[in-house]
Amino acid sequence: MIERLQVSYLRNLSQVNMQAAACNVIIGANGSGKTSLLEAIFLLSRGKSFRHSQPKRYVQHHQPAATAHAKLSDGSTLAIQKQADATTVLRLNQSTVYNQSILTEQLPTLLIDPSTMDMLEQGSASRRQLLDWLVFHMKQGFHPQWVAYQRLLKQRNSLLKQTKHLSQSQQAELKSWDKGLANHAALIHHYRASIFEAWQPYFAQSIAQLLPTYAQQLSLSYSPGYDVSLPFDEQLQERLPQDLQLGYTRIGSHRADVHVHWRSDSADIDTKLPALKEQAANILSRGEKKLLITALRLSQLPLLLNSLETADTLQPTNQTHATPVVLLDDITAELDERALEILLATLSRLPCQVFITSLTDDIVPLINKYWSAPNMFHMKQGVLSAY
Ligand SMILES: Nc1ncnc2c1ncn2[C@@H]1O[C@H](COP(=O)(O)OP(=O)(O)OP(=O)(O)O)[C@@H](O)[C@H]1O
Repeated sequence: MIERLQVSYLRNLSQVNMQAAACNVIIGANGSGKTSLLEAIFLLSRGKSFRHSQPKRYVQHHQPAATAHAKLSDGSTLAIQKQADATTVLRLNQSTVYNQSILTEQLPTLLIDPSTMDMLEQGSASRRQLLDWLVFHMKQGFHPQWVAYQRLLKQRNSLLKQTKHLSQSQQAELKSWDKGLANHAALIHHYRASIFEAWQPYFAQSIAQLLPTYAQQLSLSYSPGYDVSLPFDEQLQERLPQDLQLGYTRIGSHRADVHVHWRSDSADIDTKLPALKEQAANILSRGEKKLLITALRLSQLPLLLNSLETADTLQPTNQTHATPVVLLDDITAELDERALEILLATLSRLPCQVFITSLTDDIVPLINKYWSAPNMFHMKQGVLSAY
């Protein structure tokens, strides 16, 4: 759990020093800097912002770098410095580290913000990341495989971009990369499929709470991005002419996706109407989609927490006992009162830390109902003070 958070020169936050509790509420007007505070925590955890990829966008104007530093309750410290030119310095316990995943393991953060709410309609990346967040934190072997897969994929794509006609030596090289990709893809799929399997009952439980009328109708499916019943390298070789035309690799673990399906109640015996099946995104109202996305996110936490508790020493599981941090940005604008209450009640029962931003103090009674000692803050023009 984050005990103390210090942020410097991130957007309008010049110097922020925050003593954090299990639940932290940041109240402030539009543009006061609330989201920037969550952005600092996310940056520390993931090494990137959830708003802009280029550091020059979030490093404070006329400053060389933005930094975020956290002291965790187990005494460890994490720090990130992002320079405007994208140079990054990471530290764990005052020592420089060269791999962001080391900090990510220490500080699992789960974000629910307005931009997450479009996840069903966007491309597959955000849904794939949803699954991979769980896989990363629950399966230690996953990340090295993913990094190695991406490295080979990048090489392959850059060759595909260079030419439409491969020389013999290029063909041989590509073949060996494809073999490598197939090995990594098989393991990536293995990890993803097992976590996806474990996730489903948790998702069903969250849907029963947040969207009870759809409890029997919504289900998840996972597509691996290629046909896992056939050797992946053979599929890549078969599709090579199309990939050469396109200049990139169309199938693979990088195209995996998670879908939510809606199915009408089983065929009506009287009317003999058949059961219908659709993508949930095409059926649900805008508000219902927000509840569905909240359920997707929320269902991940108890699964992660249970897996940390019952870590099987025979399984390659991330053994970190880091407390997950949940970032809820402007959530009162997204969810109705009933959904907000279910979300907060569920979070308050889980051993996680929560940071919530809000425009008004309407949320305070609900917070006091579920947390005994929340920390309330006021944000004004980048200055954080006790509420
Ligand atoms: N690189 C930058 N340097 C300095 N200030 C910046 C930079 N980028 C953005 N800002 C300012 O920082 C402020 C922080 O906005 P932020 O999104 O954190 O506010 P917020 O309290 O979450 O607002 P809202 O409730 O409207 O979402 C904005 O007023 C913006 O103009």
